[in-house]
Amino acid sequence: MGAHGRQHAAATTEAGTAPASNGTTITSAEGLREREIAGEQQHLDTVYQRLEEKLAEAEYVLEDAARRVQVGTPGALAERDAQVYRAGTHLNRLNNEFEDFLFGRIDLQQADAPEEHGIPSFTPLDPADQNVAQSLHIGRLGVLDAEYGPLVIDWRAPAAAPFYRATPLEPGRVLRRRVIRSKGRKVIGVEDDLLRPDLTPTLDGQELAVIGDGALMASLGRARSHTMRDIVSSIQKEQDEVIRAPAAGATLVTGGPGTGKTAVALHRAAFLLYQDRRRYSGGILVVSPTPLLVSYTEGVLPSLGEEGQVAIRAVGSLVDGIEAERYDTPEVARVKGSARMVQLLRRAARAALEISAPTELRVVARGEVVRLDAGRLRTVRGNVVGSGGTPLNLLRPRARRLLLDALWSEATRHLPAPTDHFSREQRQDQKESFDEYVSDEASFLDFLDAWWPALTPRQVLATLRQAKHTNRIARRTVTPEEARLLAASWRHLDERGRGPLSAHDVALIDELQLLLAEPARPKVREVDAVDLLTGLDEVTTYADRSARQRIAVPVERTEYAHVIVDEAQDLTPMQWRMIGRRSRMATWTIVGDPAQSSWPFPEEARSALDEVLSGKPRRRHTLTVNYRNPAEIAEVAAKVLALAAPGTPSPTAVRSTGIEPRFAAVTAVAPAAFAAAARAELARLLDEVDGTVAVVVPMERRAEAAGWIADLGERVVALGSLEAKGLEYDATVVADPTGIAGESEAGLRVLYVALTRATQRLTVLSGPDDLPDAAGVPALLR
Ligand SMILES: Nc1ncnc2c1ncn2[C@@H]1O[C@H](COP(=O)(O)OP(=O)(O)OP(=O)(O)O)[C@@H](O)[C@H]1O
Repeated sequence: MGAHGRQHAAATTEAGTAPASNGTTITSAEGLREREIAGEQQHLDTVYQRLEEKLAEAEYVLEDAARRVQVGTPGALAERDAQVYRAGTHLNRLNNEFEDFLFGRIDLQQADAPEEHGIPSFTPLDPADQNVAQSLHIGRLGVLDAEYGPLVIDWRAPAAAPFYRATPLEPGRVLRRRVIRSKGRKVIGVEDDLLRPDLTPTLDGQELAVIGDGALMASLGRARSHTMRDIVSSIQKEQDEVIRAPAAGATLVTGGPGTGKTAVALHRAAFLLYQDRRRYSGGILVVSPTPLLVSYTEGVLPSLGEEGQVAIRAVGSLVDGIEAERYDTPEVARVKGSARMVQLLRRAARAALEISAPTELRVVARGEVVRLDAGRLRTVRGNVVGSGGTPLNLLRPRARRLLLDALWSEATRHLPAPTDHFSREQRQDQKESFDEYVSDEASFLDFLDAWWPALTPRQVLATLRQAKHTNRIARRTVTPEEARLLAASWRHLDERGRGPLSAHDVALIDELQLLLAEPARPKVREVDAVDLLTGLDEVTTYADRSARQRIAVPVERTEYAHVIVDEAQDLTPMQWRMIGRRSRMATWTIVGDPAQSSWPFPEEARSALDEVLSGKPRRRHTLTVNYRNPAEIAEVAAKVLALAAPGTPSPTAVRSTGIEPRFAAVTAVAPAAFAAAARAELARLLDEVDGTVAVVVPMERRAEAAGWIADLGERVVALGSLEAKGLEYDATVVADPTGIAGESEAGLRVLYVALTRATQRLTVLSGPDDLPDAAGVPALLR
């Protein structure tokens, strides 16, 4: 854990109540604090002044570029493109006046070895020299002064790494680390860590001041909204190691709830773009488990100045044109997610070709009827497919050719085989005119359409609405009960497969797309011609400044340069295959927590992952500190963890609030009594916290819970257990814990997720089935 941790918070001197820890000539701690804030304010003012100059420059360049495009030559367009790229990027960033634009500073000791490319070295300290040789300010992007000296260093630059990495045990050259808090253009606070308490460092002849006001703790305790914030000013050492890990191969990160896995994954995307923009203009894909988590997290990258090259998608939205809209029951999900589906779908696709295939082909050629009977057709079909592998829709030309061959051999059955070169050539000519004639015949064309129809993935899925059919084609792959469950889950689809799908169905559609090679009909959107040239969406705000053509391009990339998987523990083997197909050339970052997995067969998922990563080198990291839950909530969750994943260590909670979770129990069986208790609890929590409140219920009680919150306002949401994944709220009510635990084989792990969503308050609301004791504590949590 970094120096911002719990111990630190406890040991920090409270500014205003005690003298600065290393005693300076300033009379009061308050005076010292004011002086330091004033110093930082001065620096921030200089930074903003410089930013304004840059802004004016960027605007000039952009206008100039817009004038150039009117010349209209290809050279002018290319030049404008380059200018717009630079100016647009710059403008967009400058226009975002971020809170905490400048958020950190490190004061460094003299290096006893030369620096390389301005990167402070981690060489041993010279204990005799206690002077600060260099102060570096760190912010969301780099700003140089007019002489190209660094006013602010981008947080992702190598020179900024010591801000996140230095600890009292391994300080490197860092004497003091400072977190600067500002609002708009005003500096409102600083928090310091002295990394060499054994020294009395000086800066410009004055002793280095150390101020502490607990910026990290303040940020952790802050009210939550419905969107996630970046953590750029307080990334901890173990997190920084993940963010800056080399991109090659696969980086695998595990860690319990609240350890910052999602935050780290998103910051890593920004880091990779900074480090190698050209390479990652190939696109970074972030896969999230639910659309709710996508909308919760999608503001983080823009706040880090990165947009456009990162696609954050829910696993149910990876196939263009399809948005998962339904949830499968756990019994259905376990069949649909299983690798056995590959075999089932392969058979289903083959069988779909035959469902309404005619059993006889009859054509009239040269005044004679030529027939192929069911047996011959079966043989021809087998030859068309051959040893398999080619997508079925692409085999249609081969089907046509082999049918013509079979017809010809039938038509010439009675003729003697040609014996010499001349008669062979003659027979060949006859065959060619036979083929030409037959293949234009309506009867042959109609037959081909019915016998080898062009199939869509949805059509094939729709054939599985019949359990009997599924049983017939895949008896050894799925049981009759599983076939029945699958059929029931697709009963609402029409015969073309139209109708709402689940996230698990989307992976099946993707698999079928591969088996069939559906003729691509990508969805199109309108984009700016300049975006297409530069790959940057950022410039679009300035679209109106010059008239630009609108053209159409496909929405989804089919391949990515880097793939980040969040909540990886939940992916099924079929979903891993789907993501793998978009990542053949990609490097990976995979974050997850097996103890939170809602997939019942972790072994199966692991081997699917192994297949996707094949021989790629792997780098493993573990995150150990829980920044979300106070210790009191983490302790309750740990009881379920011990049942859900025995032996798994709980992450260490970084803070405690002194407020114990509440246990409320409803003894009456009537649903109205439970609803009233839930509403009362939610209303109470709304009073107690300033931010968001959620009630988490078993999936099948979602509609009921939506009713409870109907008039409680925008701060409250109702979530099914599987929807709560990755999200966080100031306060949560976990209702019907035994119901959640009993939903599936993975129910206890899902309950563990539900119990770890709150940053401040937690209420566990039990009904009679939870067997609460006199204190309202359900049997599961005792
Ligand atoms: N270094 C940090 N500084 C400040 N806040 C942090 C830090 N690390 C994590 N957090 C905060 O802790 C909370 C949990 O982070 P995050 O959602 O990334 O955790 P997670 O490991 O993905 O959790 P889960 O497994 O439960 O989904 C977030 O509010 C995040 O902003």
